[in-house]
Amino acid sequence: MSRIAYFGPQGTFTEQAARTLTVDDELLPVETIPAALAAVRKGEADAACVPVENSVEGPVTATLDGLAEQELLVAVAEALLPVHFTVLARTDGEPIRTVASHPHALAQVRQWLEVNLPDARPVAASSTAAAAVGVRQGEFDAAVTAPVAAEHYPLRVLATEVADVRDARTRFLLLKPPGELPEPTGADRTSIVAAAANRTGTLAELLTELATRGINLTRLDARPTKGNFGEYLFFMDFEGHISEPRIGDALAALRRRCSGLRFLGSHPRADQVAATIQPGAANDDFTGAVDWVAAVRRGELA
Ligand SMILES: O=C(O)C(=O)Cc1ccccc1
Repeated sequence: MSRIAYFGPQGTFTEQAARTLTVDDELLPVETIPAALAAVRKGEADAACVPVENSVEGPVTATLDGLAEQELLVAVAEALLPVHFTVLARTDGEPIRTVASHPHALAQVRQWLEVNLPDARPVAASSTAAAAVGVRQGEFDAAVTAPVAAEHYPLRVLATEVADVRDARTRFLLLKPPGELPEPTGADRTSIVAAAANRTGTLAELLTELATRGINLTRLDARPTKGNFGEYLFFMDFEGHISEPRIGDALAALRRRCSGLRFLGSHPRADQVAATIQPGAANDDFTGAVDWVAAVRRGELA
């Protein structure tokens, strides 16, 4: 049985995601994303489950920054959860003046709050479930939570299925120390973080290495290096698996071009969307071309 640290406390969206990614594992709630990653790096957990991006709010920066830190962690699986919210309130019927939640959740219910709780001040909490705990403890009057939080925290359900944007989804990663990679499935995602020099055209050069090999980018986020202005780490996700010749070829080219390149994992996509393959850029085209060069070198072909 593995120990899986997840961004908690109990009742977060991340706990729901961790349950879909694990079977019979011990789930350990941890209060913050950096703490969940640290638990794996310190050997207190075998894997960590954390959110990485939301279809409305974009990247979860705490996860990106944590992945750029010292000891390498790689993604071995992902989960995609639909995100709609439950609003839980104190049970004493007092007016609601504060409504707490994770900033990503507050951003996704802003319009609902303006209409339904116009006098309530939004307050950032470390997670949706931490906001529910805060309501129980009298710190806040209401919390915007995952639906499952209503089962963990006895509070008054003010509203369910709340979301300004219908069909919003959040993607979560299961992260482990480097080891055996998941098998390729034909519908995989590879993640890297690249440090590129601050000079004209660097990002374009990196993207061109992918484009010329027909590799479809699925995410691009820039995070500051926390050093000089203008210096960024580029987080890229693209279709494919490192075991494929076309992906290996692209990674080797990126490795030559970047001052620092980290491989952050190759794993099956939760939505099972197969990789798009451009004409002349299939794996057979790459291996066939390498074989041809070898044959020419041996003097077997003209
Ligand atoms: O706070 C939570 O429940 C989380 O797991 C993070 C989060 C917050 C808002 C939407 C999706 C995930």
